[in-house]
Amino acid sequence: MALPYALEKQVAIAAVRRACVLTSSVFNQLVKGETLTKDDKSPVTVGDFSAQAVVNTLLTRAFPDDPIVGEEDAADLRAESGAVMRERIVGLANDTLTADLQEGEKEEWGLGPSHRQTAAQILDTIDRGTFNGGPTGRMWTLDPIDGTKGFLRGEQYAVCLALIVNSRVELGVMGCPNLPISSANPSGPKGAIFVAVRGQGAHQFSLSNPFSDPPIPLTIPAFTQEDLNLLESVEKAHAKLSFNDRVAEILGITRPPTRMDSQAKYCSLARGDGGIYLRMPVGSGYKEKIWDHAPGSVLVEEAGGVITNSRGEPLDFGLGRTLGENFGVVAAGKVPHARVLEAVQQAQKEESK
Ligand SMILES: Nc1ncnc2c1ncn2[C@@H]1O[C@H](COP(=O)(O)O)[C@@H](O)[C@H]1OP(=O)(O)O
Ligand SMILES: [Mg+2]
Ligand SMILES: [Mg+2]
Ligand SMILES: [Mg+2]
Repeated sequence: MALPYALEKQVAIAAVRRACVLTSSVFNQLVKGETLTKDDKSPVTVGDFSAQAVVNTLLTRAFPDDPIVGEEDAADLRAESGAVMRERIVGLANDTLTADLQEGEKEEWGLGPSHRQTAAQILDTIDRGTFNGGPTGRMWTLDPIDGTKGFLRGEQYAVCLALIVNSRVELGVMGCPNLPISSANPSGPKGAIFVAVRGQGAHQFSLSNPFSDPPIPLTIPAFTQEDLNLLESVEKAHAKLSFNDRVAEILGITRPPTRMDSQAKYCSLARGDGGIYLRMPVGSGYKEKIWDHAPGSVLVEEAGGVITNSRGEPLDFGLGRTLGENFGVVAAGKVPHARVLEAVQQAQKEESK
């Protein structure tokens, strides 16, 4: 008998791989006018929209009844002012979806040369991501480009997809086109997919041949005090980095933090490139989105780690599109996690004095 979620895993890997092919090629061709600024002032590119169209196409064909909580929607593209971007996005999505089938892919998922979609179909496919989430049932959550600012800088970003069932993340897949395959060889080949299924472990696959190259099992290693360091955001507006510095000081950490955009940080944690993921709110009232943590959280847990908010409570993926009131995120191996929580709470006490 097939393992639980075997088909979901296969479809999710295929979807994320195709989306990564698209985003990598978009980066090399991105021109002025292909980026919009959203209401929250964050950027979104033709890559984000077309990657969402690609992933949603596979999910819709393979699992027509599953709702999708996706970061992007097509409202701006339906407006007359969005006509040029719309045309480009439709072209990019169709080019990606109609490419020849690879090992592990099926035509019935909307793939291959005969599956060109109209502009109206592509926009509707993007808008399959407008589901609001909630506590019960099956749903996917998608961040077509997580770390758009990193993507625009040519640095780290990830295509992130997770399956949530009754508020619990059961499957997470993250494609990281710019992440070195081996952290021991940072200037070596790049491109990895990270996959976790609840109860089945965490694995790294090659982005170029995820269905044929052997998966690499991932376990968070036991760190020595000298090796322990923090994985944190590049963007000061996304996480309170000065707070992280104080936590590192309390913990006696000497190794400098690793700054990286996107959920590639969770991937790095799962394979031991850094020991502690710490993301504390900057006080702007921003609520964390479920697509920014769902796949990373199951990857960390399946790699043997623990992920909670700064109060030590589990993240709640059943509240809707966000994680609710923002108490930050702390993820690490089991042993350091308890120490980090204590240090975070100490630093919070100092701040409130
Ligand atoms: N004000 C904010 N505070 C925290 N996170 C934010 C904020 N604005 C955008 N983000 C999201 O933070 C994530 C990037 O995190 P990091 O800083 O760790 O790379 C992205 O999901 C980004 O969205 P996006 O998916 O649009 O890039
Ligand atoms: Mg965004
Ligand atoms: Mg994101
Ligand atoms: Mg995004």
